Amino acid sequence: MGLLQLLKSQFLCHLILCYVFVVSGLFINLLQFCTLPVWMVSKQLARRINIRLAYCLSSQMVAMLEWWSGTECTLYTEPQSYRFYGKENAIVVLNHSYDIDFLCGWTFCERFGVLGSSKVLAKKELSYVPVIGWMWYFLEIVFCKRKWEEDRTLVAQSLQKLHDYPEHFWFLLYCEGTRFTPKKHQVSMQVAESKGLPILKHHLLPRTKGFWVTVQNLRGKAAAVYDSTLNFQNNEKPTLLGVLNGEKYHADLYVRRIPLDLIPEDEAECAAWLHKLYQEKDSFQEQYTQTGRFPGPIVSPPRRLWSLINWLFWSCLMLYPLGVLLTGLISSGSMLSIIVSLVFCSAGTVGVPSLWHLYFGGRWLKRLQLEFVG
Ligand SMILES: CC/C=C\C/C=C\C/C=C\C/C=C\C/C=C\C/C=C\CCC(=O)SCCNC(=O)CCNC(=O)[C@H](O)C(C)(C)COP(=O)(O)OP(=O)(O)OC[C@H]1O[C@@H](n2cnc3c(N)ncnc32)[C@H](O)[C@@H]1OP(=O)(O)O
Ligand SMILES: CCCCCCCCCCCCCCCCCC(=O)OC[C@@H](O)COP(=O)(O)O
Repeated sequence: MGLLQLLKSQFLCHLILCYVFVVSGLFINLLQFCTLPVWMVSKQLARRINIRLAYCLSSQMVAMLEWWSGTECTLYTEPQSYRFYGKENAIVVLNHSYDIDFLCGWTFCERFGVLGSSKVLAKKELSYVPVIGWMWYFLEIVFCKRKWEEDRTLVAQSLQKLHDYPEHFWFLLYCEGTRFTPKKHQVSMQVAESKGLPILKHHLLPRTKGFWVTVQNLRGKAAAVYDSTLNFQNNEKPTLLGVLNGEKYHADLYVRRIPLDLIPEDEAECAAWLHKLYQEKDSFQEQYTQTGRFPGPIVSPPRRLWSLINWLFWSCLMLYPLGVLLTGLISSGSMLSIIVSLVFCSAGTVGVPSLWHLYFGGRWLKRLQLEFVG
């Protein structure tokens, strides 16, 4: 292991990265809150400001993936589709199989210039997560309760509001509704069997209602569906902690651009169309497993310097006052202040993973513990 790699895996480094992300995130949340009066005067101006503020935050995580861990993201797509990316509104359908699939999605958003405005159909619980969830609130992210009786109108109303959105956006939909696990796959395939639907090997059965309501409500606004299938080379199983540790992964994304007009309007036909799409996605994953490649040519946009510059800017801005504070503390020589600060830091160190535990069912925490024990 090289010296740099060793440094990247140190807990103190992670603490510093998390400090910059959380404190700058809360500061950005505060700025977003301050845009509320602007909404009253000019909604479009407030939206444009929020897009830029959201970029400041999301691109820190993109920088961590692209520049800290050096993860390579390769795009497989047709050149005639490529020219539309970033120049139109689109609904993105992505498989939900990895801890960092959203981060790889964000990376492509960054490279095509739609990161600040990118949207997702997310579960309501995420809107309460400080920093990211609060940022999403101001970004008009669409939240669902996963109760169709309520979502039917709730999701449709939120989508309708996007019709006068001033900048291009990609709207991400994880039709599987939850992240792939072998156990969920087993249950999901029992549902498929009971409904007489073909068995999928690499995906859960897609939930069709959210897709139908999204397509119907974004007609006339979104030009296409980007059917996106993500996998990692050499059977890599990437984690967010791995990225934080500076581990390099190799992501491959296969994207097909399907004009929205080709998608049936009728709910049942639309559902059948989505089931067929997932069978195709499954065959692409199977081909990838067998050959290590997706179909289609590689047309990868390079990583951009912007995410790195933005990250360095926020790091300097957040670390300077911390440095001043620590220097003052040490030079004061007061044992009480040092102990109080240490207790404060320890509380933060325990508090952040506890929050994760609360929100994400302890999945990442368990993995973190396993890695430390292992
Ligand atoms: C060029 C580059 C291109 C692309 C780059 C890629 C991406 C970049 C784009 C944008 C990035 C933007 C942001 C990313 C950032 C972060 C994202 C992070 C997190 C978000 C993750 C989530 O929150 S996922 C969870 C929330 N989302 C969803 O659930 C969406 C999918 N769900 C639906 O659509 C649902 O239909 C619903 C939520 C609208 C309603 O759910 P409900 O459960 O009430 O109804 P359903 O119809 O779904 O369920 C009942 C029917 O389902 C059957 N059933 C029961 N059990 C199962 C089962 N295990 N599997 C499948 N089906 C099941 C049941 O029988 C019912 O069937 P009926 O026939 O009776 O309807
Ligand atoms: C730049 C330095 C950054 C330091 C690292 C800080 C880490 C902060 C990470 C914040 C990332 C938050 C993104 C939220 C995305 C979470 C994805 C998610 O949770 O999906 C849920 C779905 O799957 C459905 O879940 P289920 O309830 O079905 O199970």
